[in-house]
Amino acid sequence: MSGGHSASPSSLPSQSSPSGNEGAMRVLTRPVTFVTGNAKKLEEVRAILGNSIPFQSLRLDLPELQGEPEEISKGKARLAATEVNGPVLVEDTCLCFNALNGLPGPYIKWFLEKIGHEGLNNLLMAYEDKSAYAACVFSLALGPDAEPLTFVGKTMGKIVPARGPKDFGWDPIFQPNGYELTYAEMPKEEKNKISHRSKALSLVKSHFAAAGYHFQINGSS
Ligand SMILES: O=c1nc[nH]c2c1ncn2[C@H]1C[C@H](O)[C@@H](COP(=O)(O)OP(=O)(O)OP(=O)(O)O)O1
Ligand SMILES: [Mg+2]
Repeated sequence: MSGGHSASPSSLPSQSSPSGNEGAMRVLTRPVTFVTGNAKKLEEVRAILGNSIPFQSLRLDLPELQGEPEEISKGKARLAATEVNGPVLVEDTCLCFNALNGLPGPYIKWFLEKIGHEGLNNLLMAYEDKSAYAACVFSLALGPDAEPLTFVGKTMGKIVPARGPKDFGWDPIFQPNGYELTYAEMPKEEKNKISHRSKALSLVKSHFAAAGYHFQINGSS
């Protein structure tokens, strides 16, 4: 299941039980498709979820509205669910500087692209306060007409001059509280234990455990 890299258009759309009551069993006839254009995110989501939820992935860079992180994430989920015509999971990641009242926030991607690690450090030059937090907002939509549910995870830390491998975004300039290492310097398993992404995903996992979803995929039960 997790081996599939794209959504299969031939599989049936998800179904929910007719009552739709909270707590009622919901039958999903397809794995949840995690939609992202970012291969490093997918790598982490795969490692963190393991076999806990039947999921596959679809590489698609969805357009993102401006606004609050939850709304951006929900918007991505609606677009993804329409695209996939089935259950989807998406996420939007923010890096928020406290001295800047939370900016760059959801716009970190463009800040990083335009000014890089050094420019991001320079933004804080005028401030004593280098504290920051990483936030991940996952949205789960069971189908194109379902209202997405959001799950937020945050990790506190500070912005430092870049240290460590530069293969994933702003990892080299984010040092989580209680650590002498940046995200980039930490072994992957360590980052995945404490990261904004793993905190949000543990809420997603709890939701799946509590919501009574029942996967019936390819005749399995
Ligand atoms: O754990 C992380 N450690 C370091 N950098 C990270 C992390 N997670 C996301 N990032 C980067 C990717 C992008 O530059 C920005 C978030 O933007 P964001 O729109 O959520 O990601 P994206 O456009 O790359 O992928 P997607 O297709 O899922 O929207 O921060
Ligand atoms: Mg994006």
